[in-house]
Amino acid sequence: MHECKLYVVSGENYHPDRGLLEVMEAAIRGGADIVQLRDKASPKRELLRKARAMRELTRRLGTLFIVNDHPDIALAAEADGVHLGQDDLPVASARQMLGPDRLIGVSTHALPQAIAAERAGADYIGAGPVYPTGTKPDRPAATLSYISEAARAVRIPFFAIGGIHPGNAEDVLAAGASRLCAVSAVVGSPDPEEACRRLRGYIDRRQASRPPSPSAAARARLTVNGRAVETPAATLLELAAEYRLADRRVVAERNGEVVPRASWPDVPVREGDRIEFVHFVGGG
Ligand SMILES: Cc1ncc(COP(=O)(O)OP(=O)(O)O)c(N)n1
Ligand SMILES: Cc1ncsc1CCOP(=O)(O)O
Ligand SMILES: [Mg+2]
Repeated sequence: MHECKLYVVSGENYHPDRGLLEVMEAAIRGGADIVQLRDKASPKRELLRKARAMRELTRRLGTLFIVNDHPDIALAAEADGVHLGQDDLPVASARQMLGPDRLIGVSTHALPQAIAAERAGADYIGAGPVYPTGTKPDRPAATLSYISEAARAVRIPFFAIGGIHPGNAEDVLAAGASRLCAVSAVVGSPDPEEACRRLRGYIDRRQASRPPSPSAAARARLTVNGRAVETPAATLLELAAEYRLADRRVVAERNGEVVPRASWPDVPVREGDRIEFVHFVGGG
């Protein structure tokens, strides 16, 4: 997930003369590394048929595949995950259905929603709409200032979405996004592969020109309470602070060993560590 940079969401009304799979395959060949089936019109059985076809395509091409709105379809089609909006199922319910390994993405329109999604255990968020868009005409633009806020405050991957096309992608990246998501600019393009290649080019050039931040360079990949995460934290205390647990009544285990709280500042967290924070339940 962390490697994914260009997310393309389907929208068959944008290409009435071409098939879903043809267009999504072109997008993937152009550089989309995560794709979503978003279809508000089909009955569920038809949706499942499309989801299974997209699963087959994405398996063949090695791309992540997400189903919009429906955890049951995501499960039945063996998708990599589901995308949920603010009015869709909450993350906890979807997590119960999908288990710990499938991805859950959440739409967010402002920073408090992003922080709530992160705390609820989302794997990534969509941030937007950055610009007004005909794909979601009733949703006001969150603007580039939300992208800058998210870049400063959100730790899980976020995809800027909404009205993004090759002509404004550099502005969105300059505001702090490192991942982009598009519907109409790709699937409504006469050449979806080329549209993706252009978006991907901006993302990759921007990434190459950003000096690696010391914290990014030092990020360790850990498992925290069963979930794979990346963190700049160097010690158990810093990790607890990142999860806002430093002042809470929790017990910490590192690789199966309980670590006394007094040692948290001195215990390093390293690549591959398994950390458990266990909450006390009840009063006292
Ligand atoms: C990656 C991504 N981000 C946002 C959305 C929008 O989801 P939602 O707000 O639930 O709206 P609908 O797409 O369901 O109309 C998305 N689908 N994907
Ligand atoms: C589904 C969704 N959620 C927020 S904006 C949006 C639509 C993005 O579509 P487009 O890339 O065509 O503006
Ligand atoms: Mg939705």
